Amino acid sequence: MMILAQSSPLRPISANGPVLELKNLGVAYGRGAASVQVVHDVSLAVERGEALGIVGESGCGKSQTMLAALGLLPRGGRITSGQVLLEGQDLVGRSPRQMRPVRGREIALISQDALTSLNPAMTIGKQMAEPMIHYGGMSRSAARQRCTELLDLVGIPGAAARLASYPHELSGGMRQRALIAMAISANPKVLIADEPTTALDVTTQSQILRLIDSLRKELGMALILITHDLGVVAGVADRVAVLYAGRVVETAETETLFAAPRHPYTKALLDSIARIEDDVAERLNPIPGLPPDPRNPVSGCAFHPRCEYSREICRNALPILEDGTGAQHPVRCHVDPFVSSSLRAVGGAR
Ligand SMILES: Nc1ncnc2c1ncn2[C@@H]1O[C@H](COP(=O)(O)OP(=O)(O)OP(=O)(O)O)[C@@H](O)[C@H]1O
Repeated sequence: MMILAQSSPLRPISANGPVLELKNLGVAYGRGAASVQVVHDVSLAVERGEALGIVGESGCGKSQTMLAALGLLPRGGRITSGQVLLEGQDLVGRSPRQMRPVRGREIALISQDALTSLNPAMTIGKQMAEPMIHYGGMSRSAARQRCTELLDLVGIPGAAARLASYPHELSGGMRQRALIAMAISANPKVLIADEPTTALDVTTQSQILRLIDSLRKELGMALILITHDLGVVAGVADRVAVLYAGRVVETAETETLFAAPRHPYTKALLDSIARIEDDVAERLNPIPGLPPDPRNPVSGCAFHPRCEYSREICRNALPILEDGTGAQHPVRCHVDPFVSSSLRAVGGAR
């Protein structure tokens, strides 16, 4: 597992190279004076078979980053900088027609709400089989067989009979399993799961996470798991990138991030992890305040208004993402004891 910290010279060189790599990606809405930057200079990468967690509160830019990578930004949104490299090939600038074969077949997306992702007027079997028949050149009966195998693989009981069900006839957990079956049907290289369990009860959440994790290992896909809850990535991700106000503020191996978080925002997120009691998640110590609205960007470090360690420099200068430890654990924070170059850059003292 590897995440690139900007263009850090410390990044590990992999023999295979990342399957998907974002390099200095920027996303904005609007033009000219009305332009609002929602993602700034985001760099990260994931290798085949590995799992990367992208974590941050609502509005921190997780979804915009991934929609940009998939060429799915809504109207008004545009990539302002950077590259999206799929096995080294840049996807930025490709037309919708050129992106169509990439989505689904190379990079598949599972969203949080299976009900809106599935066609309510079509049986599960029909919507699963259509792409196999139209794009995969399969016969109707071969596609039916494959759909049954896939529903079986994702743990839907009575898979063959379920092909005739409409989405509303399945429970939330079963719908999410069907969506996962569709996502993996083309054997994608990268699976992006955007809050895949948010709409589900706690028990079903952990079952779905375990399913995604086991499929990732079995099929050798790279997994990008997007969530606002660090608790969700704990058992799944090899490495985590924490996003705040559209910027990566810390990345580390998951174990390291939990044992020794460096950014005050990461620490606050860890303090706010939900405790589960009687199947109900109770959020402990929510972080006071809200992330900034990108239409009114905050000066210096975007987290400073909510940060208990904030100093003058934090209000004035944007910290850079750097790895003062040499342990592949970069952080964007002026008050981190290992990070000093940003302080030196502005000549300030702590
Ligand atoms: N169509 C849009 N036009 C303008 N700004 C947008 C648009 N969509 C999203 N944004 C802004 O982009 C920022 C990042 O949003 P994004 O959806 O990526 O956050 P997120 O971290 O994925 O949050 P969530 O978990 O709620 O999806 C937010 O401030 C949001 O208001």
